[in-house]
Amino acid sequence: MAPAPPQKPTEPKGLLQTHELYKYILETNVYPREPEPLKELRALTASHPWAVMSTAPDAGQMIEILLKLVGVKKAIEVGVFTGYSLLLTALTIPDDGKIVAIDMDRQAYEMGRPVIQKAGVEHKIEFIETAALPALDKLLENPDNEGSFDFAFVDADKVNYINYHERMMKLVKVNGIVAYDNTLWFGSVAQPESLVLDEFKEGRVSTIEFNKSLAADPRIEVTIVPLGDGLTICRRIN
Ligand SMILES: C[S@@+](CC[C@H](N)C(=O)[O-])C[C@H]1O[C@@H](n2cnc3c(N)ncnc32)[C@H](O)[C@@H]1O
Ligand SMILES: O=c1cc(-c2ccc(O)cc2)oc2c(O)c(O)ccc12
Repeated sequence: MAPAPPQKPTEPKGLLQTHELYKYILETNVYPREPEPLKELRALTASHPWAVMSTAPDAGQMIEILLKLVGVKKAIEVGVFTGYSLLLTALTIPDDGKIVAIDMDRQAYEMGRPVIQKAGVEHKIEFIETAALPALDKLLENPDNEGSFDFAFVDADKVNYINYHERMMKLVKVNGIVAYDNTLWFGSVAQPESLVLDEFKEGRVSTIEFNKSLAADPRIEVTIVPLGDGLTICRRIN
């Protein structure tokens, strides 16, 4: 049986000290600049019981800047849900750009798909409905895919981030970017285990291990940006 959806906070504040500060950022900077299709998708997703999983729009802004700085044409995403980060990527990359988007939950993707279609960017997307690890391994069977992606965004099961990272180090080109969401896992990575709610315990352990392994990884430059629930940005350097 699927676990119960997390309680959706009435006013999420991520890692910031107050709800008011988060509201300030959203209202002064994020919402006024958010493209209309993303607003529409966010509104539609609000009725989903797992709406809290959607990429935060302030983290989305950071991803948009990265995509533009790198000049991304070919991207890969693991963890699509209803498609907020996917649509953001599709709206940002050029018209002949491509995104491979992997998620085992087609139903959630289908919920957001009409908004993606209406925005006129569906032709850039190849949605693969399957578990991510075998899908990444299958991509790697084709040597043409090695080092071919400019950008990867990983926002799926936290216990597999270490495994996704190994695949991304082969799929993303040198100087390419891999971004991982939720790398502070609701702040639990810095809390003693005894204070952590049961539903966050497994993710906490995996995330601590993941953060440690990235810090020691000579193949990348890496920063943890305390945005949303923690966004780790890696640049592949060799
Ligand atoms: C946090 S949500 C993704 C949110 C998305 N980036 C957005 O902006 O809305 C996580 C997604 O990962 C998917 N997922 C979890 N484990 C997976 C796995 N092993 N393989 C493929 N998809 C997985 C879930 O089905 C879910 O849709
Ligand atoms: O509350 C969540 C839960 C997840 C999650 C849990 C288990 C999986 O296999 C995948 C995802 O992801 C979240 C997330 O990415 C987020 O930004 C907020 C909350 C959650």
